[in-house]
Amino acid sequence: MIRVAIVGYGNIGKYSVEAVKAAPDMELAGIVRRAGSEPVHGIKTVSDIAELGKVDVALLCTPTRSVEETALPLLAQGIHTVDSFDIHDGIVALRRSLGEQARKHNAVAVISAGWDPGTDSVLRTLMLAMAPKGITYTNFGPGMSMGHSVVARSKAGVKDALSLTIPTGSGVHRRMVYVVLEEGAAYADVEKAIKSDSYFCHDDTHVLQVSDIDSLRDMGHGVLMERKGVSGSTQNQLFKFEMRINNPALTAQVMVSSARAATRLQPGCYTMPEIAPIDYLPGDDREAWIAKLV
Ligand SMILES: NC(=O)C1=CN([C@@H]2O[C@H](COP(=O)(O)OP(=O)(O)OC[C@H]3O[C@@H](n4cnc5c(N)ncnc54)[C@H](OP(=O)(O)O)[C@@H]3O)[C@@H](O)[C@H]2O)C=CC1
Ligand SMILES: N[C@@H](CCCC(=O)C(=O)O)C(=O)O
Repeated sequence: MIRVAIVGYGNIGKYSVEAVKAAPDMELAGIVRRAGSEPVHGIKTVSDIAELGKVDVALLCTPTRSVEETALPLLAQGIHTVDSFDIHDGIVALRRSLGEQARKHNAVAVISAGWDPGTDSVLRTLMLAMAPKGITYTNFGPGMSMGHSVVARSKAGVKDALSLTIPTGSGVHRRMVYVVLEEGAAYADVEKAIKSDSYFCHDDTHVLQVSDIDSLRDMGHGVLMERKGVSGSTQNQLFKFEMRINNPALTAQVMVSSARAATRLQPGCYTMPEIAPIDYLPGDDREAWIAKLV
C-alpha cells in the first residue's frame, strides 16, 4: 500500500481524503495542518509530518503560492510530493527548483497535477501532436476558480471571497469576485489589491461586495477546449473536449492518481504531460491495461 499524507485541510484537502480512501492501493497516513488547527475527526492530524511514521507521498493541498516552500523540506526527507500549482507562467521555474531538490534526495515531485494545469495540459499536448499547426482555445466555466478564490481571500480586509470565471469566448474570461469585507475595511482598497494581483490583472475583473458567501458558493466548474488545425497538409481538423465537474473533487482525484505515478518514476520533477498515462492507474499488470485501453 502507498502511504499518503494530506498537507492542508481546505477544499482540495477534504476531497483528497475521500479520493485516497477510494484508491485500492493507498492508505491515509494522516493530515498535516498548520499548528493550532483543529484535528480532523477520526483521522490522525499532526502539525509535523514526522509524527505520521513512514509516508511515501504527500499531497500538497495548500495555496498555490505556498507550494514551493512546502515541497522543498518534504523532498529533503525523501518524501514524494504532488501539488496542483496553477500559476501557468511559474511552472518551468518550479519544475527546476523542485527537480534539483528531488534528484538530490532521491525523491519525485509531480507538479501542477490538477485539471488545469493538469489533465487539460495532457489533452492540449495530444491535440498539438494530432494537428501540429492551428489554434487551441481553452474556455473555462462558468464556475468557481479555487486558485483565484484563495488569492482573493488572502487580501487584507477580506473575510471571505469567491471568484467566478465567466468565459467570454476564444479563451478570454471575465472574473466576478464576490467579497465579504472585514469590519472597517475599505472596499476601494480591497478592489485595488485584487485587481492588481497577477492572478487577476490580465483579465476583465469585477469585485462585488456582498454580505455572505455561503449562499453563493457552488464549486461546480468546467472547460470547453477546442482546437482547429492542420494534420500533415490537411486543413480543418476539429477537436473538442468538454467537461462539467465538481472542481475540488476532480482536482483531488487527479492528485491521488499522480501520487501513484510518483512512486513509479525516477527521481526528479515532472508535469503531467511528461508521465505515461498508464502510470496513473492502479495495479502492476501493465499488459492488462494495454489490452483493455489501447
Ligand atoms: N491545477 C488545478 O486544476 C487546480 C488547482 N487548485 C489549487 O489548489 C489550491 C488550494 O485550493 P483550496 O483547497 O480551495 O484552498 P483552501 O484555502 O480551501 O485550502 C488551503 C489550505 O491550505 C492550508 N494553508 C497553508 N498555508 C496557508 C496560508 N498561508 N493561507 C491559507 N491556508 C493555508 C490550510 O489548511 P490547514 O488549516 O489545514 O493548515 C488551508 O485550509 C489553490 O491555491 C489552487 O491554486 C485548485 C483547483 C484546481
Ligand atoms: N486552476 C483552476 C482550475 C482551472 C480553471 C481556471 O483556471 C479558472 O477558472 O480560471 C482552479 O484553481 O480552480
